[in-house]
Amino acid sequence: MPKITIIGSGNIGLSLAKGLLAKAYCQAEDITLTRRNIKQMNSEAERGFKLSDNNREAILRADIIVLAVLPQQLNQVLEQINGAIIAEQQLVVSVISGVSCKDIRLQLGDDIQVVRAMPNTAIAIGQSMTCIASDHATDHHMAEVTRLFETVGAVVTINEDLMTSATALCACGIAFFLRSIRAASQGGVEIGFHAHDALKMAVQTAKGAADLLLQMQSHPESEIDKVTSPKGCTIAGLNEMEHNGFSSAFIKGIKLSAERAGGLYKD
Ligand SMILES: NC(=O)C1=CN([C@@H]2O[C@H](COP(=O)(O)OP(=O)(O)OC[C@H]3O[C@@H](n4cnc5c(N)ncnc54)[C@H](OP(=O)(O)O)[C@@H]3O)[C@@H](O)[C@H]2O)C=CC1
Ligand SMILES: O=C(O)[C@@H]1CCC=N1
Repeated sequence: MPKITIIGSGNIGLSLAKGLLAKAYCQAEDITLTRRNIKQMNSEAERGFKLSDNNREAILRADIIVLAVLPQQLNQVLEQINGAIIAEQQLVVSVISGVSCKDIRLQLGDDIQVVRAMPNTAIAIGQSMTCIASDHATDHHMAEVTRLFETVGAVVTINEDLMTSATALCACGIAFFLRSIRAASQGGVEIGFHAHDALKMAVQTAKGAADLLLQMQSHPESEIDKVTSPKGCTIAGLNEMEHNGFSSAFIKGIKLSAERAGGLYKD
């Protein structure tokens, strides 16, 4: 069983820990969670995770060290753990947006194996879309990281220069799709449903759309063609959305998020 230390147990760090436990990748006691305010982590202690507010100590027996702090918090963490990582035995996985493998190796040492990963919060339920990349890691380490993230969702290996794009499309993307479900449910209320029914209907409809594409391996437009009866109500609604910039707004949002993701460490 690999031992994992997650440095920075906030939204994504905790989601990863919960997902790994739920999918039986390891036992709770194999995962050490760190943050500065560990007093706020009572429920995690109850789940059986080890807790620490000392990053240097927390990485001592870890096989995999996951960096999951905010970009602006990273330098302090790297100073704390610098010199304590055993290059031949330990692997660093960073989920931090806008920080390259090289940025991390520049501070920790060139012999340290670093893999970047970009999951999303659906990792907590084993449904993440995670992109991974490295500029130098061995095939063995890439396979190990692939196995870890495949336990909690789908994995695509990409070139590191596309990592900020992956951040926008997949990590931010979950918020974009959630907002579109929220918008659908608000529309549902306006045409007559109570809020809880409208939300349930919107969620299941969105799930059906995603599953259609996943299971049929089809293109969205070919599935849309099956819904849009000639002179029908679907094409009327769809075209109204497009006249109001639906696709354009989505694309522009993704582009802006990608731009921001690239600058997060430097800002
Ligand atoms: N949220 C998401 O969906 C995704 C986020 N990411 C990336 O993951 C990183 C974390 O994001 P997110 O989880 O949203 O942020 P959060 O603010 O929720 O989590 C950051 C955590 O780091 C802890 N922390 C800060 N400084 C230290 C330190 N010196 N040692 C140990 N822990 C520390 C904070 O707790 P405390 O203040 O108590 O120390 C906090 O719990 C970011 O770099 C982000 O780009 C990547 C993919 C998806
Ligand atoms: O909003 C953010 O900056 C982080 C990175 C990707 C998802 N959340």
